[in-house]
Amino acid sequence: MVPKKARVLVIDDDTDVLFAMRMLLKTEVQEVVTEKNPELLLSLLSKQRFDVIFLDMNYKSTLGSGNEGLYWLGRIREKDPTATVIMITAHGEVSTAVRSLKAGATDFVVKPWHNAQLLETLTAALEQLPAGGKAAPAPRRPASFAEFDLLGQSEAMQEVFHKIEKVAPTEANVLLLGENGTGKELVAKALHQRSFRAAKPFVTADLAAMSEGIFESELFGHKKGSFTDAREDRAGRFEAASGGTLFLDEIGNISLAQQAKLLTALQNRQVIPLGSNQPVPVDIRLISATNAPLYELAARSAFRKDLIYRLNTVEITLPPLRTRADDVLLLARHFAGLYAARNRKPAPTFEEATLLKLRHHSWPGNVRELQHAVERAVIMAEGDVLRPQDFHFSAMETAGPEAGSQWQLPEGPLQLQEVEKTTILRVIERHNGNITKAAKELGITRTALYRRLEKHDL
Ligand SMILES: Nc1ncnc2c1ncn2[C@@H]1O[C@H](COP(=O)(O)OP(=O)(O)OP(=O)(O)O)[C@@H](O)[C@H]1O
Repeated sequence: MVPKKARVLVIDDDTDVLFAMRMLLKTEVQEVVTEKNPELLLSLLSKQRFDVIFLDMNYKSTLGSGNEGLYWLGRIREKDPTATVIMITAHGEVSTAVRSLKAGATDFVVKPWHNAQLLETLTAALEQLPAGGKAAPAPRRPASFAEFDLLGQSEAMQEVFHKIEKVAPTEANVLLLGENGTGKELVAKALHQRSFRAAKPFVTADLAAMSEGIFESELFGHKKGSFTDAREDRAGRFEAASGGTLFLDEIGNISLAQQAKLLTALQNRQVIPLGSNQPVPVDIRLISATNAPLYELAARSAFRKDLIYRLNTVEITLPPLRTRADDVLLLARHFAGLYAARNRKPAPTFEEATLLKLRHHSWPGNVRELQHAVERAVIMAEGDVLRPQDFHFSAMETAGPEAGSQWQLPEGPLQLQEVEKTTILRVIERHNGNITKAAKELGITRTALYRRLEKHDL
């Protein structure tokens, strides 16, 4: 549906917001109705059909919990499960807004909004409506982050992309969780590049690489002479990131003493360089990442809960690669093209058996491991077809965190034929191609194994 034909309802108890919305929308849509009192919402909906409802998250006059928007969203959806609702939310409420998406809201806009962005959100919501105007159950727009080299077609990654899209243009602190090599740094960069701070610096601090001795000077800066090697004044990463984004990587690795210092800086929004008593105000958007089980550490008092609350306004968990087999193939093809071009080779294709082998490897090093495995294979392969033997997984790589007892089923429908084929490949691989040993482990004769290899075209 096009905006010009749309009927829009705006519910907010702030009359300035209602006025601004009316001014903005009156030339863009067919009709704008504004209402200050959410109690009148349901009766309004009984009288008239709206294509889109903008619903404020907070109402001073009613429940006062900060979650009133969620309550009213629930009431709207009880009345009309297909209603298209866009939440209006303040900066500090982004995590509640994310919850509202799970509760059925189509989207949200953050106050104060950029007019162009609000209209974009409205148009996108209307595009999901059929021409007649009645909402279909909102299909989620597949997001593409190819511009940041961030690929993924699995549902889990689509969910991640959706969160990035929503959270990037806000000031919310974001905590990225996930195993090594799952793409946390790429996501941090995408969040920055899609934020209002994109023109300002993106500064990374790898906390795992900072010993107790240099932590403060690296993060908060130092004055000349404050320690033996301090030959001149130097700004720390916080100051360097001012106006932009600070990415604290491996946040789970720091000591309790370092956590306390970090918390103080975040709470006060200022840092005190070593050797100085002059606080320096800093304006940063914080993104942190860890592969450590932060909540377990907190339960054992090894990580401060109050620091977690500072970091995790929004949390994004990057799924391990072994749980998204479809992405393995997508990424493998992407990296194959990339490394072939880089090495001036023709783009290779993959044998079916190779794809199977890749699909069922446990990828303990996640995307980083896949990337290196494909690079190695592209360089070492004889022709331009990548065969199973072009991929060698060391015992360490094979014994990933989920290998063995916790081997996970691949995504998508499973066929017994495919499981058999994969098992055969894995066992042959385990025995370095020795058919006698493989047959013994599989509990069949050599001839029976050959027959099966033939059947599966291996
Ligand atoms: N979804 C993805 N699409 C394309 N490339 C990816 C994706 N995820 C990760 N990569 C690539 O994998 C490698 C590792 O990614 P990245 O450094 O972002 O992971 P990480 O989770 O931050 O790892 P670590 O915890 O070890 O620091 C990078 O080269 C990155 O480009």
